[in-house]
Amino acid sequence: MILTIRQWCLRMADDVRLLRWALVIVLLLQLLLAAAYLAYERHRLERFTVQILRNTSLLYAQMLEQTQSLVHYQCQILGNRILRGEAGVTDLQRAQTQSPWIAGIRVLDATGEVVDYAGHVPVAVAGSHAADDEQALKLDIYPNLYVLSLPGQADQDFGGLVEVQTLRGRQGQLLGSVQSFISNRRLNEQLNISLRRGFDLGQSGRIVVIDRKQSRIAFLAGMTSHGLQAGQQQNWQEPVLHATAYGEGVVRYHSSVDGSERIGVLTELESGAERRWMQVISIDRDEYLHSWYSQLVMLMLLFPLLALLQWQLAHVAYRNRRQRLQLAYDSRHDPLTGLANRRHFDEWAGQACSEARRYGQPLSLLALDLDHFKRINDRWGHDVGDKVLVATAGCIRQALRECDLAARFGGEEFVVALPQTSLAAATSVAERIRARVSELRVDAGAEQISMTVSIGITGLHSEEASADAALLRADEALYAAKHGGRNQVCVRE
Ligand SMILES: Nc1nc2c(ncn2[C@@H]2O[C@H](COP(=O)(O)OP(=O)(O)OP(=O)(O)O)[C@@H](O)[C@H]2O)c(=O)[nH]1
Repeated sequence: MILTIRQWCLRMADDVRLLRWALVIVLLLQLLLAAAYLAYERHRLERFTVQILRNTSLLYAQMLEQTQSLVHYQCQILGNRILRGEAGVTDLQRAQTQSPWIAGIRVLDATGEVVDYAGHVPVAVAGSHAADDEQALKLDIYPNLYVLSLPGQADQDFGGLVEVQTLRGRQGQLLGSVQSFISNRRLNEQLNISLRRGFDLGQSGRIVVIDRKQSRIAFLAGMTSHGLQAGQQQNWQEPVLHATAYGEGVVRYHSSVDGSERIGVLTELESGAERRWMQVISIDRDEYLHSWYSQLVMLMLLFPLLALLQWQLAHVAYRNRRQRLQLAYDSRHDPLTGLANRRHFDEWAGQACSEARRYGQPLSLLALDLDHFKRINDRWGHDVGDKVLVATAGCIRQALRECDLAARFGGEEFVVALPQTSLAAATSVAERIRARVSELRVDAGAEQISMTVSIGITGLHSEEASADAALLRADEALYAAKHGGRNQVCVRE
């Protein structure tokens, strides 16, 4: 596996098109990873927000319920005492000023006349004589809890929870009633205090209590948006609809008040037998996704930069590797013919000789020299001489196997090493080269010139550890070929 990856890397390092494709794939993968991270982060933030909304909702529901039952019992006791003549208006006033909730208390006798009052109770209830339960219901007074909302009223003191309790004597006779008023302003203040202690919903957090029975908003509080009033239910159709249609859960909706996308948690309030009240705590999507949007923008800005950087780095690395390879190649090859140079031949031959010795295999060496090359140079110039050298190198290369090595030692002198080749086989290779070179024709202006080559052959002796002595013998054989009349092959055992 690691080998395959390594091979792929090497292939990519040699082929720029492959490298680019690989880079494109890597960048696409990175983009996919970034998208997956953003999706996960968004989901995580949403879950976290829902948790906060749920906790806030529970906190507030608890506060509302406790407040209501506290006020309920406080007013019941006080109302009874006043109707029995055991307490007076000063007790009412004390209770009203001491309680952070009660904005007003009013005690009515059995005939519906106001006996005592303290603070402010909205006018709308003032005339309503809740002398008994039946009448209270007729006046749309829900037992224990009646949320008053006055459309168009800017003052929050005009909206809130009005509790109407019927007071009866020991024998069940009607004594009168007590009305207590918890204003929206007080509720909002207390709510903000508890929220500051608990969970911060930010600028866009809103709490709405919905009367499911009448499909209208009973109470509305924004964490900071004091301009929003209960009674503006025509703008709040969506949460009202959600709250009336579904039970507890999470809702996502589009607010028609400010056009924001909101996420909210619905909680049923325990007050009343009918579970009539539904609380919706919501927050603007842009607010809870604020940090997510920052990450999105950061990634959108950073990704192209990082992609460009990676692209450039990969290309620089590719160019460096190509240069290194080219330098390594140049240091081991003859620039004119592309054959191995002396240094490469010496390294290679050293290895080949020790292998031949170890395995007792023959190794033959050929020394080749073009005949009268100086004349070609002198007559046709160096450029034509170079062409002749290149053409001769091509001939030599064609005659060899992959395991053989041909080198140019300088000038018009070439050397060939033939591993696992006997002298007889080497002689036939040399003859083949000689014949091909003599058939070569190289263009020199309007003319075509021909050339011949002399070749000396020898084999590596079993006691020889390097190719030096064999190279000398091959040179001697070449010398003999030159003296023998050139264009011939001479063998020296
Ligand atoms: N064109 C060209 N000529 C070269 C190069 N290297 C060496 N020579 C020339 O090769 C010639 C070698 O000549 P000699 O060594 O006298 O040998 P020759 O003329 O081939 O004679 P014999 O070897 O005796 O047949 C010289 O003229 C060198 O200048 C080269 O890279 N290109």
